[in-house]
Amino acid sequence: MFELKWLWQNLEGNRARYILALCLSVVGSSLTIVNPYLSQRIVDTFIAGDNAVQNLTDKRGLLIALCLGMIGFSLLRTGLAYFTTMQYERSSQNMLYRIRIYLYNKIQGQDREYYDHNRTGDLMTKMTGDLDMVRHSMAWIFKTIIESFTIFAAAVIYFFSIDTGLTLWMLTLSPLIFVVAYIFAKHVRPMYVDLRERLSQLNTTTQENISGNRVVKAFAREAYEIEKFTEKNVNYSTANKKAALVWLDYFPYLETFAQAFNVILMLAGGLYLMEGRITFGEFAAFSSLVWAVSNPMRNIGIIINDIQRFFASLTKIVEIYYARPAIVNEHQATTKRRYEGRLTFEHVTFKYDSATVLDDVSFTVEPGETIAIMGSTGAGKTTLINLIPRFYDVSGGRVLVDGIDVRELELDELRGNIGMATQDVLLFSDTIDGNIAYGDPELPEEEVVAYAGLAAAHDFIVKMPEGYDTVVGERGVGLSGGQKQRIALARALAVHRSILILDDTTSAVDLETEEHIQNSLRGLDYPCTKLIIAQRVSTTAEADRILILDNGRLIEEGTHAELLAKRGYYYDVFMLQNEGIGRQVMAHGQK
Ligand SMILES: Nc1ncnc2c1ncn2[C@@H]1O[C@H](COP(=O)(O)OP(=O)(O)OP(=O)(O)O)[C@@H](O)[C@H]1O
Repeated sequence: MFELKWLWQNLEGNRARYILALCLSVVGSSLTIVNPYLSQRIVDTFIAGDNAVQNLTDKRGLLIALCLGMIGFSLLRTGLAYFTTMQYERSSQNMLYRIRIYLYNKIQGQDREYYDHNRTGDLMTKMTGDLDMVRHSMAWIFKTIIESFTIFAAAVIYFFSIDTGLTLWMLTLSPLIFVVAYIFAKHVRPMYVDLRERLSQLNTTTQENISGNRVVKAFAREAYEIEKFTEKNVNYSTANKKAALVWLDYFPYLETFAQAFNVILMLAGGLYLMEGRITFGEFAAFSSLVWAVSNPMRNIGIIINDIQRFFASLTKIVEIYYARPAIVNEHQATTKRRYEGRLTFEHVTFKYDSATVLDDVSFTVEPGETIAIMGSTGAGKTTLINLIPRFYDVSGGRVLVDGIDVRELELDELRGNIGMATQDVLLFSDTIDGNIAYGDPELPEEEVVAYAGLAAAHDFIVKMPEGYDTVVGERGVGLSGGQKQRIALARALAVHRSILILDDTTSAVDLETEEHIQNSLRGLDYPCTKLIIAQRVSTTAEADRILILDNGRLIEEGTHAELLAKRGYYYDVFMLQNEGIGRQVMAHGQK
């Protein structure tokens, strides 16, 4: 019931239209009994009544009026049905539009943790299939329920007005039908919840396979992927069949009961007719409306099936609707400030679920400083920088920007002060120009070119067939890893933020290009604190200070020279990398 209340809330602005549609459904369905009533009058007056022949000449006007009435009511019902359907469609489409925008914004506003725990395929299923199921239910299923119920009630009332005894005979089966329908509904509900889950798994597998198709091909794992997909497909199909077959278990009972209405009418109605208790016209009216009683009974299974699907989908949508991100924008800033860019980590601890990834990390970065962060893979470097824009919140300690705890800063303002190029480069299906200007769509063309130049991207961009207007595929398909990194760097530089975070942004570029980028970073024409995660000593050597992370702990901190003198982790990495170069030189020399 809570879900229905939620739907009602979201119908705001369209409630009157929806209620009008429901009322029109009731009116339109009630009119079903008008034509049987008119035909009853025709039969009794002009066909089977005592003075039928006489009436044909004396009351010709009435006959014509009754016939015209039948045609008129048929047209009226058709027109009404058309208008009613339009109202259902409009109100449900408007509601869907509204909910979709809300859900989209909601998903956009979720924090990283939400995305860590929700599969893309599942979210897509909710945003498409589930939403459409809910709309379909609002427009069609509820309409069918209301109409079936009204037709049933109108027919029964009309029957009672003709003959109570015969109506009661006809209704003897109803309790049985309801018991069967109730058992069926209870039986089938969990199946539809399960079915919905399997659909989501199927979509997730499909989505992962499509977005990861290059990896699949690289490892020649097509057969395995097809097998995986087939398994999910079979699971879904089996669950679908199982749910459909359950209906078939109950179908014979419901169908037999529905058919039995005709038998009862023939037996009891025939007897009453012979006894003269009802007229031929009344018998004809019963006969022409027996479907109005039996059809809703027949439809009950389909309606129950659809309602179960509806609730399974609705529950999923409501889950998104009420999902509250842990990280929210609590402080609304009217004017956004530019920060100086001072960063402080005070005894920061961070855990993903229960695994500690950062342990008592403390350091300070002054405005304008360039800090390099180094450490073995999985040491917690990315996690550390993710705490600055509050992609995650600390588990202990504090992260401060300009001396203020980031949790007390306005979120948009905070993130609006940070330029970031992430390790996993994501470019949008757009032109290169559009990708570089993503953070500031108003960026003039010459600035786009200038930042591409700083990021050592200009030269390769102009060599592309359409230069800056070249459209790159999804996630940057068509570009090399290093090219993508450089466009991502240009995108981060172009927004002129006071804090610039680069996560392994030059790992895929050659040393010469890297040097060009480093020169550019040194000569940026706006004040900016830089945090650069890097594995190469050639990158870190230029930094004002270097932080070494190991297993979530800050183990070394100092300048290149200081850390070399310390002969710790940094020194080892330096020696390893230089030995590597030395070995290469020797090898070339020997050639
Ligand atoms: N979303 C997440 N949920 C759970 N654990 C995570 C998540 N992201 C990272 N981790 C774990 O946290 C640890 C630190 O990861 P992080 O990405 O910060 O390391 P890193 O130093 O940046 O590594 P790399 O140099 O390989 O990028 C790893 O053990 C990783 O498995």
